[in-house]
Amino acid sequence: MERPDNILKEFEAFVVADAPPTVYYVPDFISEDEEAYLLAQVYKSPIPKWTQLSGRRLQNWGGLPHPRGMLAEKMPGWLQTYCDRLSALGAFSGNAANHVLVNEYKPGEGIMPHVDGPLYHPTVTTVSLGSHTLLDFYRPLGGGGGAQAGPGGGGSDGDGGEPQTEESRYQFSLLLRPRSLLVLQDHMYRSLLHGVQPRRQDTLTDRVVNLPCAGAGAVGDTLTRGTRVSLTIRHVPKVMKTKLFLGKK
Ligand SMILES: O=C(O)CCC(=O)C(=O)O
Ligand SMILES: [Fe+2]
Repeated sequence: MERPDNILKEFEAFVVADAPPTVYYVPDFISEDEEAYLLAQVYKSPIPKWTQLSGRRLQNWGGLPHPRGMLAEKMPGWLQTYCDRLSALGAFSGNAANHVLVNEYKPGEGIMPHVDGPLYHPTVTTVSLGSHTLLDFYRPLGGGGGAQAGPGGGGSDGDGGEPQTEESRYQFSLLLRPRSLLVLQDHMYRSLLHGVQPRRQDTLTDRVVNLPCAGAGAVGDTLTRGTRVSLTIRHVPKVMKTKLFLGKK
């Protein structure tokens, strides 16, 4: 597979060479102070801001993405800082991040394999807080166009020939340490599914392709999960400019 020509210059040194195009993994993207500040802000949010799903809870910031356009809501300052920082690095091809999903996983929780789908510019940037996790990648069913699912829901695959198990579709994993930044683009965004197994511990294998750049951990090590909070920062291209049509026609 060819390397795309849209490699982020500032992140060139952080490309994970053993994954398909394109994964950037930046250890210690934020400091411990920033991590503590961000966690405090997440837990300061009003309770109704949380949506409980099976296996995780989430906060949606910036508006709800919708095929007809997202009704944009003001981003709070503590998230806007990181939207600006990632946009300035060129993560969204010159576009500005305008949407953040905050996910919280307790030990033993996870997210089913899914693709993030067409409502977003095809780049997701993830800052991990509080604990490590393993993000696992899977071939789509039938090797075809991919599953239809968004990050707000579970993964459900289309019809696809002979039965294929999750295990047989598993490709590799990335170790996401607290304070790291992950950027997924191109084939990694569009074609492969990603998910987090609902486990309390992770044993590192040679299928964890960013181990050399994760800065810690060796094959055979077992890591115990704590509560992990992820900030998934994205650009939603289609935004509704006005509320003119909220009334009856
Ligand atoms: O928590 C993560 O790193 C993954 C979250 C995710 O896949 C999503 O929000 O779409
Ligand atoms: Fe996702």
